Amino acid sequence: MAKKNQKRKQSRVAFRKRHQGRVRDSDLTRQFRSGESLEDAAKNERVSGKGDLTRKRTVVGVDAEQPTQSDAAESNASPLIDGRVTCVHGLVNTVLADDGRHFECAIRQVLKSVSIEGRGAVVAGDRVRFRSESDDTGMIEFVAPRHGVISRQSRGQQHVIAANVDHLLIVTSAAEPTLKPALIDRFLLSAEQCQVNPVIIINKCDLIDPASIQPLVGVYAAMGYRVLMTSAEAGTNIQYLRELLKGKQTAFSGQSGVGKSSLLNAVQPGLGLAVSEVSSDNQKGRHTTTTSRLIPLADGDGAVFDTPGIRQFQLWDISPEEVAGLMPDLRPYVSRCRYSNCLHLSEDDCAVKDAVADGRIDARRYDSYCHLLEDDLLLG
Ligand SMILES: Nc1nc2c(ncn2[C@@H]2O[C@H](COP(=O)(O)OP(=O)(O)OP(=O)(O)O)[C@@H](O)[C@H]2O)c(=O)[nH]1
Ligand SMILES: [Zn+2]
Repeated sequence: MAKKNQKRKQSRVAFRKRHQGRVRDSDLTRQFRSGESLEDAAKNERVSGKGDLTRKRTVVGVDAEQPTQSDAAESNASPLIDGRVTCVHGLVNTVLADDGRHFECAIRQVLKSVSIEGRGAVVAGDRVRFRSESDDTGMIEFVAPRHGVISRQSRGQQHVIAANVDHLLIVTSAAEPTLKPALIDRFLLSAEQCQVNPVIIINKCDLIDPASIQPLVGVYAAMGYRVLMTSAEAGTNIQYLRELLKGKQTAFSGQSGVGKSSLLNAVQPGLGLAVSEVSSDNQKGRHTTTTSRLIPLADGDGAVFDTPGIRQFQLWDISPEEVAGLMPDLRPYVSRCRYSNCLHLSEDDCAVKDAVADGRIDARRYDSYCHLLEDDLLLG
Protein backbone atom coordinates (compact mmCIF):
# COMPACT_ATOMS: atom_id res chain seq x y z
CA MET A 1 0.00 0.00 0.00
CA ALA A 2 2.79 2.41 1.04
CA LYS A 3 4.65 1.51 -2.12
CA LYS A 4 1.57 2.22 -4.18
CA ASN A 5 1.12 5.63 -2.56
CA GLN A 6 4.78 6.41 -3.16
CA LYS A 7 4.36 5.53 -6.81
CA ARG A 8 1.24 7.67 -7.10
CA LYS A 9 3.10 10.57 -5.51
CA GLN A 10 5.97 10.19 -7.97
CA SER A 11 3.62 10.23 -10.92
CA ARG A 12 1.84 13.32 -9.54
CA VAL A 13 5.16 15.11 -9.25
CA ALA A 14 6.09 14.08 -12.78
CA PHE A 15 2.71 15.25 -14.02
CA ARG A 16 3.09 18.66 -12.40
CA LYS A 17 6.58 19.06 -13.83
CA ARG A 18 5.36 18.18 -17.29
CA HIS A 19 2.55 20.67 -17.17
CA GLN A 20 4.47 23.43 -15.41
CA GLY A 21 1.62 24.57 -13.26
CA ARG A 22 -1.02 24.40 -15.96
CA VAL A 23 -4.08 22.55 -14.81
CA ARG A 24 -5.86 20.40 -17.32
CA ASP A 25 -8.79 18.03 -17.45
CA SER A 26 -6.86 15.15 -16.02
CA ASP A 27 -6.46 16.96 -12.69
CA LEU A 28 -10.13 17.06 -12.04
CA THR A 29 -10.78 13.67 -13.50
CA ARG A 30 -8.12 11.93 -11.42
CA GLN A 31 -10.49 12.14 -8.49
CA PHE A 32 -13.00 10.11 -10.43
CA ARG A 33 -10.49 7.33 -10.79
CA SER A 34 -9.26 7.39 -7.21
CA GLY A 35 -12.75 7.61 -5.78
CA GLU A 36 -11.83 10.44 -3.43
CA SER A 37 -14.83 12.59 -2.72
CA LEU A 38 -14.38 16.32 -3.03
CA GLU A 39 -15.46 16.85 0.55
CA ASP A 40 -12.75 14.44 1.69
CA ALA A 41 -10.24 16.24 -0.47
CA ALA A 42 -11.19 19.58 1.03
CA LYS A 43 -11.04 18.13 4.57
CA ASN A 44 -7.62 16.59 3.97
CA GLU A 45 -6.31 19.83 2.60
CA ARG A 46 -7.64 21.77 5.57
CA VAL A 47 -6.08 19.33 8.04
CA SER A 48 -2.75 19.40 6.28
CA GLY A 49 -2.93 23.18 6.11
CA LYS A 50 -2.34 23.32 2.41
CA GLY A 51 -4.85 25.48 0.69
CA ASP A 52 -4.11 24.46 -2.88
CA LEU A 53 -6.31 21.48 -3.62
CA THR A 54 -4.47 20.78 -6.83
CA ARG A 55 -1.23 20.08 -5.00
CA LYS A 56 -1.92 17.32 -2.52
CA ARG A 57 -4.54 14.65 -2.61
CA THR A 58 -5.09 11.84 -0.15
CA VAL A 59 -6.59 8.78 -1.71
CA VAL A 60 -9.20 7.24 0.55
CA GLY A 61 -9.12 3.95 -1.28
CA VAL A 62 -12.72 3.74 -2.44
CA ASP A 63 -13.19 1.95 -5.72
CA ALA A 64 -14.46 4.61 -8.07
CA GLU A 65 -16.52 2.04 -9.88
CA GLN A 66 -18.65 1.14 -6.86
CA PRO A 67 -18.47 3.93 -4.35
CA THR A 68 -22.14 4.69 -3.95
CA GLN A 69 -23.48 3.03 -0.80
CA SER A 70 -20.54 3.07 1.62
CA ASP A 71 -19.41 6.48 0.51
CA ALA A 72 -22.85 7.91 1.02
CA ALA A 73 -23.27 6.34 4.45
CA GLU A 74 -19.95 7.74 5.61
CA SER A 75 -20.55 11.27 4.45
CA ASN A 76 -24.23 11.16 5.39
CA ALA A 77 -25.07 12.42 1.91
CA SER A 78 -27.37 11.08 -0.76
CA PRO A 79 -25.88 8.35 -2.98
CA LEU A 80 -23.85 9.22 -6.00
CA ILE A 81 -25.73 9.04 -9.27
CA ASP A 82 -24.13 8.41 -12.66
CA GLY A 83 -25.11 10.56 -15.58
CA ARG A 84 -23.94 12.67 -18.46
CA VAL A 85 -23.97 16.38 -19.00
CA THR A 86 -26.35 17.36 -21.79
CA CYS A 87 -26.12 21.12 -21.58
CA VAL A 88 -24.08 23.81 -19.88
CA HIS A 89 -25.86 27.11 -19.54
CA GLY A 90 -24.17 29.62 -17.27
CA LEU A 91 -23.83 28.02 -13.87
CA VAL A 92 -26.50 25.42 -14.57
CA ASN A 93 -25.42 22.05 -15.88
CA THR A 94 -28.18 19.80 -17.04
CA VAL A 95 -27.38 16.20 -16.31
CA LEU A 96 -29.26 13.22 -17.67
CA ALA A 97 -29.01 10.47 -15.08
CA ASP A 98 -28.52 6.93 -16.37
CA ASP A 99 -32.01 6.13 -15.05
CA GLY A 100 -33.51 8.77 -17.39
CA ARG A 101 -34.18 11.57 -14.88
CA HIS A 102 -32.98 15.11 -15.56
CA PHE A 103 -31.21 17.20 -12.93
CA GLU A 104 -29.98 20.76 -12.92
CA CYS A 105 -26.63 20.57 -11.21
CA ALA A 106 -24.09 22.94 -9.80
CA ILE A 107 -20.43 21.97 -9.70
CA ARG A 108 -18.46 21.55 -6.50
CA GLN A 109 -16.29 24.60 -6.05
CA VAL A 110 -13.13 22.52 -6.00
CA LEU A 111 -13.81 21.22 -9.51
CA LYS A 112 -14.17 24.79 -10.74
CA SER A 113 -11.03 25.90 -8.98
CA VAL A 114 -8.91 23.38 -10.85
CA SER A 115 -10.24 24.35 -14.28
CA ILE A 116 -8.82 27.35 -16.03
CA GLU A 117 -10.66 30.52 -14.91
CA GLY A 118 -13.42 28.31 -13.53
CA ARG A 119 -14.67 27.76 -17.08
CA GLY A 120 -15.24 24.50 -18.80
CA ALA A 121 -15.10 22.35 -15.66
CA VAL A 122 -17.73 20.25 -17.39
CA VAL A 123 -19.01 20.29 -20.96
CA ALA A 124 -21.75 18.53 -22.87
CA GLY A 125 -20.93 14.85 -23.14
CA ASP A 126 -19.03 14.58 -19.86
CA ARG A 127 -19.69 11.53 -17.72
CA VAL A 128 -20.23 12.72 -14.17
CA ARG A 129 -21.23 11.54 -10.72
CA PHE A 130 -23.47 13.77 -8.68
CA ARG A 131 -25.55 13.80 -5.52
CA SER A 132 -29.17 14.81 -5.77
CA GLU A 133 -30.24 17.71 -3.57
CA SER A 134 -33.87 17.53 -4.55
CA ASP A 135 -35.97 15.72 -7.17
CA ASP A 136 -34.40 17.73 -9.94
CA THR A 137 -31.29 19.46 -8.60
CA GLY A 138 -27.90 18.16 -7.62
CA MET A 139 -24.20 18.74 -7.11
CA ILE A 140 -21.56 17.31 -9.45
CA GLU A 141 -18.82 15.57 -7.47
CA PHE A 142 -16.74 13.77 -10.11
CA VAL A 143 -15.95 14.19 -13.77
CA ALA A 144 -14.75 11.08 -15.59
CA PRO A 145 -11.61 11.17 -17.75
CA ARG A 146 -12.53 12.33 -21.23
CA HIS A 147 -11.95 10.81 -24.64
CA GLY A 148 -12.83 12.31 -28.01
CA VAL A 149 -12.61 15.96 -27.12
CA ILE A 150 -13.63 18.58 -29.67
CA SER A 151 -12.39 22.07 -28.98
CA ARG A 152 -12.26 25.42 -30.66
CA GLN A 153 -9.86 28.25 -30.39
CA SER A 154 -10.93 31.61 -29.18
CA ARG A 155 -8.60 34.48 -28.33
CA GLY A 156 -5.67 32.10 -28.41
CA GLN A 157 -7.21 29.72 -25.87
CA GLN A 158 -8.58 26.26 -26.28
CA HIS A 159 -12.22 25.80 -25.32
CA VAL A 160 -13.60 22.32 -25.09
CA ILE A 161 -17.06 22.23 -26.65
CA ALA A 162 -17.86 18.53 -26.57
CA ALA A 163 -16.45 15.59 -24.64
CA ASN A 164 -16.60 11.85 -25.17
CA VAL A 165 -17.41 12.13 -28.84
CA ASP A 166 -17.40 8.54 -30.11
CA HIS A 167 -18.01 9.40 -33.76
CA LEU A 168 -17.60 12.51 -35.82
CA LEU A 169 -19.90 12.33 -38.81
CA ILE A 170 -18.47 14.34 -41.66
CA VAL A 171 -21.56 15.03 -43.72
CA THR A 172 -21.16 16.03 -47.36
CA SER A 173 -23.50 15.90 -50.30
CA ALA A 174 -22.93 14.23 -53.64
CA ALA A 175 -24.58 17.26 -55.31
CA GLU A 176 -26.32 20.52 -54.38
CA PRO A 177 -23.93 21.65 -52.98
CA THR A 178 -21.29 19.84 -55.05
CA LEU A 179 -19.05 17.31 -53.40
CA LYS A 180 -15.92 18.95 -51.98
CA PRO A 181 -13.27 16.32 -51.23
CA ALA A 182 -10.85 18.99 -49.97
CA LEU A 183 -13.35 19.85 -47.25
CA ILE A 184 -13.64 16.18 -46.29
CA ASP A 185 -9.84 16.11 -45.99
CA ARG A 186 -9.86 19.09 -43.64
CA PHE A 187 -12.51 17.56 -41.40
CA LEU A 188 -10.61 14.27 -41.39
CA LEU A 189 -7.51 16.06 -40.17
CA SER A 190 -9.47 17.69 -37.38
CA ALA A 191 -10.90 14.32 -36.40
CA GLU A 192 -7.41 12.78 -36.35
CA GLN A 193 -6.10 15.65 -34.30
CA CYS A 194 -8.91 15.29 -31.72
CA GLN A 195 -8.62 11.49 -31.89
CA VAL A 196 -12.29 11.16 -32.70
CA ASN A 197 -13.47 8.37 -35.04
CA PRO A 198 -14.59 9.96 -38.30
CA VAL A 199 -17.32 8.56 -40.54
CA ILE A 200 -17.72 10.14 -43.96
CA ILE A 201 -21.33 10.51 -45.05
CA ILE A 202 -22.02 11.31 -48.68
CA ASN A 203 -25.67 12.34 -48.66
CA LYS A 204 -28.04 13.10 -51.55
CA CYS A 205 -26.79 10.06 -53.46
CA ASP A 206 -30.23 10.01 -55.13
CA LEU A 207 -29.05 12.96 -57.20
CA ILE A 208 -26.10 11.18 -58.86
CA ASP A 209 -25.02 7.88 -60.35
CA PRO A 210 -23.27 6.29 -57.31
CA ALA A 211 -20.68 4.69 -59.63
CA SER A 212 -19.35 8.15 -60.47
CA ILE A 213 -17.96 8.68 -56.95
CA GLN A 214 -16.72 5.13 -56.39
CA PRO A 215 -13.05 6.06 -57.06
CA LEU A 216 -13.19 8.75 -54.38
CA VAL A 217 -14.93 6.44 -51.93
CA GLY A 218 -12.24 3.84 -52.69
CA VAL A 219 -9.43 6.23 -51.72
CA TYR A 220 -10.96 6.89 -48.30
CA ALA A 221 -11.90 3.26 -47.74
CA ALA A 222 -8.32 2.20 -48.54
CA MET A 223 -7.13 4.47 -45.73
CA GLY A 224 -9.47 2.65 -43.34
CA TYR A 225 -12.12 5.36 -43.10
CA ARG A 226 -15.75 4.38 -43.03
CA VAL A 227 -17.74 5.90 -45.89
CA LEU A 228 -21.52 5.79 -46.03
CA MET A 229 -23.57 6.88 -49.02
CA THR A 230 -27.00 8.03 -47.92
CA SER A 231 -30.13 9.71 -49.14
CA ALA A 232 -32.37 11.32 -46.56
CA GLU A 233 -34.85 11.78 -49.39
CA ALA A 234 -34.93 8.18 -50.61
CA GLY A 235 -34.19 6.58 -47.24
CA THR A 236 -30.94 4.98 -48.45
CA ASN A 237 -28.78 3.59 -45.59
CA ILE A 238 -30.85 5.34 -42.93
CA GLN A 239 -31.19 2.09 -41.00
CA TYR A 240 -27.38 1.72 -41.09
CA LEU A 241 -27.03 5.27 -39.77
CA ARG A 242 -29.53 4.55 -37.01
CA GLU A 243 -27.43 1.54 -35.94
CA LEU A 244 -24.28 3.65 -36.02
CA LEU A 245 -25.77 6.19 -33.61
CA LYS A 246 -27.01 3.58 -31.14
CA GLY A 247 -25.25 3.70 -27.79
CA LYS A 248 -22.75 6.30 -29.04
CA GLN A 249 -22.27 10.04 -28.64
CA THR A 250 -22.07 11.42 -32.16
CA ALA A 251 -21.21 14.86 -33.49
CA PHE A 252 -22.38 16.04 -36.91
CA SER A 253 -20.23 18.37 -38.95
CA GLY A 254 -20.48 19.64 -42.49
CA GLN A 255 -21.34 22.71 -44.49
CA SER A 256 -24.80 24.20 -44.71
CA GLY A 257 -27.35 22.51 -46.95
CA VAL A 258 -25.74 19.07 -47.19
CA GLY A 259 -28.65 17.51 -45.31
CA LYS A 260 -27.58 17.10 -41.66
CA SER A 261 -31.00 18.01 -40.29
CA SER A 262 -32.74 15.91 -42.93
CA LEU A 263 -30.63 12.87 -42.00
CA LEU A 264 -31.36 13.35 -38.31
CA ASN A 265 -35.06 13.65 -39.08
CA ALA A 266 -34.93 10.50 -41.12
CA VAL A 267 -33.32 8.70 -38.17
CA GLN A 268 -35.77 10.11 -35.67
CA PRO A 269 -38.60 12.48 -36.60
CA GLY A 270 -38.25 15.88 -34.93
CA LEU A 271 -34.58 15.41 -34.11
CA GLY A 272 -33.31 17.64 -36.90
CA LEU A 273 -35.59 20.41 -35.75
CA ALA A 274 -34.40 20.14 -32.15
CA VAL A 275 -30.83 20.38 -33.36
CA SER A 276 -31.30 23.36 -35.64
CA GLU A 277 -33.16 25.27 -32.92
CA VAL A 278 -30.11 24.90 -30.72
CA SER A 279 -27.89 26.08 -33.52
CA SER A 280 -29.91 29.16 -34.42
CA ASP A 281 -30.14 30.13 -30.75
CA ASN A 282 -26.38 30.01 -30.61
CA GLN A 283 -25.99 32.02 -33.76
CA LYS A 284 -28.28 34.76 -32.50
CA GLY A 285 -26.16 34.93 -29.37
CA ARG A 286 -29.15 34.34 -27.13
CA HIS A 287 -27.49 31.43 -25.46
CA THR A 288 -23.95 32.65 -25.68
CA THR A 289 -22.85 30.53 -22.75
CA THR A 290 -24.36 27.38 -24.24
CA THR A 291 -21.34 25.98 -25.94
CA SER A 292 -22.89 22.69 -26.91
CA ARG A 293 -25.85 20.44 -26.26
CA LEU A 294 -26.26 16.73 -26.30
CA ILE A 295 -29.63 15.48 -27.53
CA PRO A 296 -30.55 11.96 -26.40
CA LEU A 297 -31.99 9.62 -29.00
CA ALA A 298 -35.26 7.88 -28.38
CA ASP A 299 -33.89 4.50 -29.40
CA GLY A 300 -31.09 3.04 -27.24
CA ASP A 301 -28.86 5.29 -25.18
CA GLY A 302 -27.21 7.12 -28.06
CA ALA A 303 -27.12 10.90 -28.32
CA VAL A 304 -26.09 13.52 -30.87
CA PHE A 305 -24.24 16.76 -30.40
CA ASP A 306 -24.83 19.71 -32.51
CA THR A 307 -23.41 23.18 -32.31
CA PRO A 308 -22.32 25.62 -34.99
CA GLY A 309 -18.85 25.23 -33.49
CA ILE A 310 -18.73 21.55 -34.41
CA ARG A 311 -20.37 22.07 -37.79
CA GLN A 312 -17.47 24.18 -38.98
CA PHE A 313 -14.78 23.30 -36.55
CA GLN A 314 -11.31 24.23 -37.65
CA LEU A 315 -7.88 22.87 -37.05
CA TRP A 316 -6.64 23.95 -33.69
CA ASP A 317 -3.06 24.64 -32.89
CA ILE A 318 -1.56 22.51 -35.63
CA SER A 319 1.90 23.10 -37.02
CA PRO A 320 2.71 22.52 -40.72
CA GLU A 321 5.14 19.73 -39.73
CA GLU A 322 2.36 17.78 -38.03
CA VAL A 323 -0.10 17.63 -40.93
CA ALA A 324 1.37 14.75 -42.95
CA GLY A 325 1.56 12.61 -39.81
CA LEU A 326 -2.18 13.06 -39.35
CA MET A 327 -2.90 11.75 -42.87
CA PRO A 328 -2.91 7.93 -42.89
CA ASP A 329 -1.92 7.76 -46.57
CA LEU A 330 1.05 10.14 -46.23
CA ARG A 331 2.15 8.99 -42.79
CA PRO A 332 4.09 5.84 -43.82
CA TYR A 333 6.40 7.89 -46.04
CA VAL A 334 7.10 10.79 -43.70
CA SER A 335 10.05 9.21 -41.90
CA ARG A 336 11.72 8.18 -45.15
CA CYS A 337 12.42 11.72 -46.36
CA ARG A 338 15.99 12.93 -46.53
CA TYR A 339 15.42 15.76 -44.04
CA SER A 340 13.64 15.10 -40.79
CA ASN A 341 11.82 18.43 -41.00
CA CYS A 342 10.73 17.94 -44.63
CA LEU A 343 7.39 19.59 -45.41
CA HIS A 344 7.05 17.43 -48.57
CA LEU A 345 6.36 20.44 -50.77
CA SER A 346 9.43 21.22 -52.85
CA GLU A 347 12.29 19.49 -51.03
CA ASP A 348 14.65 17.06 -52.82
CA ASP A 349 14.63 13.35 -52.07
CA CYS A 350 11.18 13.53 -50.58
CA ALA A 351 9.65 10.08 -50.04
CA VAL A 352 6.13 11.55 -49.99
CA LYS A 353 6.58 13.23 -53.39
CA ASP A 354 8.08 10.00 -54.79
CA ALA A 355 5.03 8.08 -53.60
CA VAL A 356 2.73 10.61 -55.27
CA ALA A 357 4.77 10.37 -58.48
CA ASP A 358 4.36 6.61 -58.77
CA GLY A 359 0.74 6.51 -57.60
CA ARG A 360 1.18 5.05 -54.12
CA ILE A 361 -0.39 8.25 -52.74
CA ASP A 362 -3.51 9.62 -54.41
CA ALA A 363 -2.55 12.84 -56.25
CA ARG A 364 -5.73 14.63 -55.22
CA ARG A 365 -5.08 13.92 -51.54
CA TYR A 366 -1.56 15.29 -51.93
CA ASP A 367 -3.02 18.37 -53.60
CA SER A 368 -5.30 18.86 -50.58
CA TYR A 369 -2.27 18.58 -48.34
CA CYS A 370 -0.33 21.21 -50.34
CA HIS A 371 -3.27 23.63 -50.37
CA LEU A 372 -3.79 23.29 -46.67
CA LEU A 373 -0.16 24.01 -45.93
CA GLU A 374 0.39 26.75 -48.46
CA ASP A 375 -2.94 28.56 -48.11
CA ASP A 376 -3.69 28.15 -44.43
CA LEU A 377 -0.75 27.16 -42.32
CA LEU A 378 2.28 28.72 -43.95
CA LEU A 379 0.82 31.99 -45.19
CA GLY A 380 -2.38 32.25 -43.13
N1 LIG B 1 -32.33 15.25 -53.14
C1 LIG B 1 -32.04 15.28 -51.85
N2 LIG B 1 -32.22 16.40 -51.14
C2 LIG B 1 -31.92 16.39 -49.82
C3 LIG B 1 -31.42 15.23 -49.19
N3 LIG B 1 -31.18 15.54 -47.89
C4 LIG B 1 -31.52 16.83 -47.72
N4 LIG B 1 -31.98 17.35 -48.88
C5 LIG B 1 -32.44 18.73 -49.10
O1 LIG B 1 -31.32 19.61 -48.91
C6 LIG B 1 -31.73 20.82 -48.31
C7 LIG B 1 -30.88 21.12 -47.09
O2 LIG B 1 -31.10 20.12 -46.11
P1 LIG B 1 -30.86 20.35 -44.55
O3 LIG B 1 -31.19 19.07 -43.88
O4 LIG B 1 -31.57 21.57 -44.10
O5 LIG B 1 -29.31 20.64 -44.54
P2 LIG B 1 -28.35 21.00 -43.28
O6 LIG B 1 -27.06 20.36 -43.55
O7 LIG B 1 -29.03 20.64 -42.01
O8 LIG B 1 -28.25 22.56 -43.43
P3 LIG B 1 -27.91 23.65 -42.29
O9 LIG B 1 -28.99 23.54 -41.25
O10 LIG B 1 -27.93 24.95 -43.03
O11 LIG B 1 -26.56 23.32 -41.76
C8 LIG B 1 -33.23 20.66 -48.01
O12 LIG B 1 -33.95 21.31 -49.04
C9 LIG B 1 -33.44 19.15 -48.05
O13 LIG B 1 -34.75 18.82 -48.45
C10 LIG B 1 -31.25 14.04 -49.98
O14 LIG B 1 -30.81 12.99 -49.52
N5 LIG B 1 -31.57 14.13 -51.29
ZN1 LIG C 1 9.26 14.88 -47.65
